[in-house]
Amino acid sequence: MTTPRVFIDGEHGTTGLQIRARMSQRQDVELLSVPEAERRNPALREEMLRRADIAILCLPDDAAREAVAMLENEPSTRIIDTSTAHRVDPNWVYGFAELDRDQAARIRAARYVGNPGCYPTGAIALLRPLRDAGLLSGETPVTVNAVSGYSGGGKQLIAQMEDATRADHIVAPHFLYGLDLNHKHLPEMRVFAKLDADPIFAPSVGRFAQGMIVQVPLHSQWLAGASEQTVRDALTTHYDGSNLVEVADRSQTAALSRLDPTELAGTDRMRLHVFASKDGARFNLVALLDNLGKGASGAAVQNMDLMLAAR
Ligand SMILES: NC(=O)C1=CN([C@@H]2O[C@H](COP(=O)(O)OP(=O)(O)OC[C@H]3O[C@@H](n4cnc5c(N)ncnc54)[C@H](OP(=O)(O)O)[C@@H]3O)[C@@H](O)[C@H]2O)C=CC1
Ligand SMILES: CC(=O)N[C@@H](CCC(=O)OP(=O)(O)O)C(=O)O
Repeated sequence: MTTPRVFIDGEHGTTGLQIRARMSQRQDVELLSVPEAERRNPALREEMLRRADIAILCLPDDAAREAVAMLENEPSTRIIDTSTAHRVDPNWVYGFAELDRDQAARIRAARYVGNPGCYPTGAIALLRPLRDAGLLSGETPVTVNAVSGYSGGGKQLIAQMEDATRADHIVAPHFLYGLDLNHKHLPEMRVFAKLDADPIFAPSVGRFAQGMIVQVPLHSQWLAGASEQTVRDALTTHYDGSNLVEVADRSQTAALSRLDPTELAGTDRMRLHVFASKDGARFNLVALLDNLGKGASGAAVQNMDLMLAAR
């Protein structure tokens, strides 16, 4: 069996560089590459895309669609797209391996895998198990609140947050955005958390490079009066056996008076907490992850490894 060839299209960008860093010591794959100065050269990109066994697209949506079109008649190249372009496309498999018991097998067998967005990774991780356990109706009016490290906005936002000489420099320590409540992550949150309607989603950015907290507040009356432990048990059962997604136990969660969004920065893990009011009437479900780890590059490498295992 020849050594599989992998090409990261967009390798010099934020997500691409993190994927390259995770793969730099790998001997089991051959990483194809184009010089940074040639990163937009379509002929060179197409040549690499065609030579690759797996192409990982780390591009804006339109460029990702262009790359997929280049491979229309090249069935030998399988694709992981980290953009939003194909995430709810029925011909693509959603790259959240922990979605349900069968998703990892679907990814392993897939030609096309849509890598999840960072915020949806947290939101779906919290909601899908409650839907599958029959604790939460799809009709529930769900809200998702989040804070992301500024690397979530890629090179552009990194420059705006870090370079004080720029005319568009951002000085805020924290800011809300997506104020029109129409963020591009709504479709995948609705589809893969199996909700009837888009959640109300309030994203924000903090003055830290990497890290993320995603919160889903729920009233117990929306959970058929389920207790805090019943909710936590539904999550624990869903992620049983996962080495990347962990559910904090009651004592770990109860011991917290603050939660730092950078706690898992630099890792590919995700930790879930169930916070509850004393009377058990209100819950705040919280996912802690790195927007570039399990929220992007780490997930892309996890999906690549699943797809390579199928060879
Ligand atoms: N940042 C994050 O936390 C996450 C990002 N994503 C998604 O990953 C993708 C990449 O994002 P990110 O790495 O942050 O973005 P960056 O802007 O940091 O990197 C994008 C890279 O793609 C290159 N590029 C842009 N347009 C083209 C084109 N037409 N042809 C070839 N190369 C092109 C850019 O080159 P140039 O420098 O010339 O612009 C850059 O090197 C996006 O779809 C994003 O939405 C997904 C999850 C999390
Ligand atoms: C802080 C910030 O700007 N975050 C990005 C999401 C990053 C991400 O998940 O990328 P996808 O676009 O591939 O989903 C945003 O809100 O658009």
